[in-house]
Amino acid sequence: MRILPAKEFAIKREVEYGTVEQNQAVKNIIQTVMKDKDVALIKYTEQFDGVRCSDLKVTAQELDDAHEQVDAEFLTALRKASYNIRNFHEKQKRNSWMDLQEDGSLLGQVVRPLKRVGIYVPGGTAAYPSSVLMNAIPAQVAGVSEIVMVTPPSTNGQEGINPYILAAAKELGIHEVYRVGGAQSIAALAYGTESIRPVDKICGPGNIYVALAKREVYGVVDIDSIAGPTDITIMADEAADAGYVAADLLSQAEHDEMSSAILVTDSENLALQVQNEVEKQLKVLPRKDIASKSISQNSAILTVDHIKEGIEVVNQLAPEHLEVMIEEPMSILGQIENAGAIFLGRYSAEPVGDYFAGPNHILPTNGTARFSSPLNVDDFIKKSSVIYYSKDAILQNGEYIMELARQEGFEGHARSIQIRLEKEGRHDG
Ligand SMILES: NC(=O)c1ccc[n+]([C@@H]2O[C@H](COP(=O)([O-])OP(=O)(O)OC[C@H]3O[C@@H](n4cnc5c(N)ncnc54)[C@H](O)[C@@H]3O)[C@@H](O)[C@H]2O)c1
Ligand SMILES: N[C@H](CO)Cc1c[nH]c[nH+]1
Ligand SMILES: [Zn+2]
Repeated sequence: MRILPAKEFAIKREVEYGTVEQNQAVKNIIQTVMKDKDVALIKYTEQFDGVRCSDLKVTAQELDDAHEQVDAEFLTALRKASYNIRNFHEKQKRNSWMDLQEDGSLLGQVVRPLKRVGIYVPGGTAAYPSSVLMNAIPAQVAGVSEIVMVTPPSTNGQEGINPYILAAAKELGIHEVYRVGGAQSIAALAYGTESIRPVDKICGPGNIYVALAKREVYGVVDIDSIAGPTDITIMADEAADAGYVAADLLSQAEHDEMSSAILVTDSENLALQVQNEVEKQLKVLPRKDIASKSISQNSAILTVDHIKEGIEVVNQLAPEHLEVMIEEPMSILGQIENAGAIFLGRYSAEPVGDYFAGPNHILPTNGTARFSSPLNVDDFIKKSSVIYYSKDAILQNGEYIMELARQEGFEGHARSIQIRLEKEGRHDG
């Protein structure tokens, strides 16, 4: 893992996300799904996942069988995690509201859940039952009535689907599940096919093809954020434990070759120790091929003169995950402007958030934490404004409205007010 001064590290802020080839591939897949529908889904699933599906929809029996098949320890852990995630997201709920004005008018906002939402659960190089929880629980808390799950079939499950993903779906009462992933599944959710009815919004994380496809269909449906290949930044000082820092960097590097893991430190000594530790710990990881590509291609140890400079670097990086391992981690919380999730102190290892604590692990990547938030209950609601104007209110304010309308050249707007003023004003005498 290279060490270099932060000043020499060019922070990538690519306008074009993904390579030209990846973007083109995703566009082609979407076009083909729009044209050939289920036939295209079956073709791409065979091509990318090596599974020939006769039926895209997972049956109730398959969900039951998977739930029976998984071990009790997994279900216990899943239930504890679900409890924490639900508790956390319950706090994000919003209520409708109405304000009674002095003139008798009512102004307010009605909050309603989205009706039909598609959730993507990654299942390419690894299966993510935890992403079933992180996607579905906020949707359930919001009150979404139709949650449709898509996930690519993988090799080690029954009928090609990972049983732990299906068991998690069954636990949460999700019964509309399709064995299809990648850009083709996003196209299906957006445009519909013979098997899959279109949804109103697509949420969830995935690799670059999934992230690009979501961006591509935005506008036909809503999307949550660009939750693509994961990244982590750790800010640490001399007092940090190099072994912990290296382990946490590798915990995210192992997700994807495109993942990135960055250490920002004011300590040359820690930089060298972490460099050694990363080499040492990498060797024991089963996914070392993926992790070592991510470490050598997209990762770095950045040295800064002092922590204040480190904070500036972090805010420019806008990481998906930020770990703060400095002596007084709370002291800088207010200065962190851009980060998807902030982990404070030596015990708040990133996987605590990935699986268990309660906050969502579906987070904005690639610097999009500058303007995006973690997946949350607001992603699954929409709001309608409510306006009830009283007679007093229209009589008192009508002139102002007409003034503004006429200034814009909209006489029709002005007259819709004027007709009321003339009639209602006259009645009042
Ligand atoms: N940001 C977040 O919140 C978050 C959370 C969890 C996971 N993730 C990310 O999810 C991703 C999971 O990736 P994954 O690959 O294991 O699973 P995935 O389900 O995201 O992607 C697998 C699919 O990618 C498609 N694909 C693969 N190679 C392709 C190619 N050459 N051309 C077109 N399509 C192709 C296939 O359809 C395949 O089914 C990782 O990048 C991980 O970092 C992000
Ligand atoms: N770190 C990923 C993005 O936040 C989430 C995850 C799921 N499983 C393991 N990790
Ligand atoms: Zn992770």
